[in-house]
Amino acid sequence: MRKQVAYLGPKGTYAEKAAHILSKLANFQTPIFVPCNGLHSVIKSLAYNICDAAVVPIENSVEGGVTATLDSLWKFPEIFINKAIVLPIKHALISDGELSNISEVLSHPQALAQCSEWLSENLPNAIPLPTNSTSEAVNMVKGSKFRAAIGSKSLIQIEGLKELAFPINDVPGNCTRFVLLSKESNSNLANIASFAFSLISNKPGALLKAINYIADFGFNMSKIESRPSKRELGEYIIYIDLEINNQNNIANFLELKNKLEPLCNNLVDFGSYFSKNIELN
Ligand SMILES: O=C(O)C(=O)C[C@]1(C(=O)O)C=C[C@@H](O)C=C1
Repeated sequence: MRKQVAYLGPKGTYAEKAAHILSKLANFQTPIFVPCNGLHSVIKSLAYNICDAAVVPIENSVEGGVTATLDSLWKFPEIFINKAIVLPIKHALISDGELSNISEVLSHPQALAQCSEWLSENLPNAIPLPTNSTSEAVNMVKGSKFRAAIGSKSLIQIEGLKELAFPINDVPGNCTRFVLLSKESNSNLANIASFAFSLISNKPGALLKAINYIADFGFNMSKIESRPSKRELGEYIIYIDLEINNQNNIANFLELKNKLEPLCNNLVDFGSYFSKNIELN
């Protein structure tokens, strides 16, 4: 059966590119790509079984964790990460007008943040306007002489607009990790294990005890970050990525999870998966 893959639309987003690459890596045969309006609808379409898989950004090298994705993985424990890719993100400033006339810059909040220094130097008086995605922003600047959008260079051909500047991201190595999510866990080939937990006790050393277990097992932690539990102020969920390799394998990870579980109110395993760096020309 052809898989339905949800992604952040409309067509032309970085997420669409990621959805195509990840579906290929997952060997999906002629998948049906389903553009959704906003990250929450992408994840809901998988959670409520409208689609078989979803592709979402999870982490950016400049802006850090994508909070909507992290919160959803905690909220829907039946969803697993199956695969990941790291895509280079190079933004262009796209418009129908001239740079000197631009007074509004539209884009996805992540893209606006990734270009904030460039904008303050080159368009200090322009108002940043957040949109659901980069391609939505480009659709919204068509026909306007005073609006510009931030998005991928490939949107320029699609929309018939022009490039005012490229690249405009503040950090040259800007990149985003995208994950392929589904309701099946596949842990045979992996270089990352991701999970999150909330601790039972809020006492000195409680988190240290959990982290010490990770160190005792010899895992290298490649990410640790916290998000509010949303239940009460000061209660946090800890998100962790561990490196999986020959020495620190999935069997060890399952053992580690058993050790951690008694310390936790809740521990959600997001899955063990392979993350690949992609080079784009
Ligand atoms: O708007 C897009 O094109 C997206 O794919 C979303 C998104 C994100 O949410 O981080 C993806 C990559 C870039 O970091 C900027 C925006």
